[in-house]
Amino acid sequence: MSVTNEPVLEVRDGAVSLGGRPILRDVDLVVGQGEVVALLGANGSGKSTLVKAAVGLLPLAAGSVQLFDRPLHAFEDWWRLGYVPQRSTIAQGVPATVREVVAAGRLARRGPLRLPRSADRRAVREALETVGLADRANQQVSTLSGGQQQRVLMARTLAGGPELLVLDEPNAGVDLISQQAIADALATRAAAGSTILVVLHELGPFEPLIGRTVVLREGRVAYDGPPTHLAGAGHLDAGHGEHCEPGEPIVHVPPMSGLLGEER
Ligand SMILES: Nc1ncnc2c1ncn2[C@@H]1O[C@H](COP(=O)(O)OP(=O)(O)OP(=O)(O)O)[C@@H](O)[C@H]1O
Repeated sequence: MSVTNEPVLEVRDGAVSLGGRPILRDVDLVVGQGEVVALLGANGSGKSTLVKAAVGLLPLAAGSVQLFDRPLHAFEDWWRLGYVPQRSTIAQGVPATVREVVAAGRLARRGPLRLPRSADRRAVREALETVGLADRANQQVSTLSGGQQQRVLMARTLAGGPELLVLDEPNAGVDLISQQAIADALATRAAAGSTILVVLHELGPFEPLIGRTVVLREGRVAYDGPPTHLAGAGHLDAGHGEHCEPGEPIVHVPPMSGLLGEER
């Protein structure tokens, strides 16, 4: 995995309000090419809000977002970005096989009016292999477990070959086998040079991949640095919602439990 300083995703002084309430304030988050960053924080700290704002699904009240060095409003290469939202069921929609759902991930690449080519079919097959569901390709998604459906959503995103992957709690409510499969799939993408921003409640099977952790607390960045600093930070105190520079670890951080809240 090669990490460069080339920013792929940049949120600067980001603020988001929802329902008239400030949710994020003064958030700086810069993710460099090839980095694997975990976004952590207690329930309601603003993790989902931040990743949605970062991929253009929520407007900023202040600040700016850049994707691949382009301001969000001028960004057009959406195939370079893969976003997997927080767990959603795919089974409640129209009947579809696993392969059909994953093939939808190629649309941004090939355009909806062109028939799939061999490269599209290969990308779908490889994505299914990466998440360990190649043998389920012809199965209706509605017959899969929740964890397997999450892997299908992941494969759909991988099939598009994005350079930047943004995942919102891919392991929430997912069985351990699927969690490991998702972590392995991300490891494969990371080894191939993809940049990854993943919202997590705990590192779990993702731990070996994570090069940097950013912790949100009440809508602000409370910690930005190596995961190792977090692990031993039980006695330290960062103050309430203290701000820090992207990539720079705060030496004094609050107890792990205080930062991350109750485990689910
Ligand atoms: N559409 C909305 N309107 C008003 N408030 C909202 C809306 N969506 C989220 N919020 C609030 O914004 C805050 C941050 O929510 P968000 O989902 O970003 O947190 P989170 O850190 O991802 O939480 P979790 O770990 O539980 O998913 C919460 O207090 C939530 O209630």
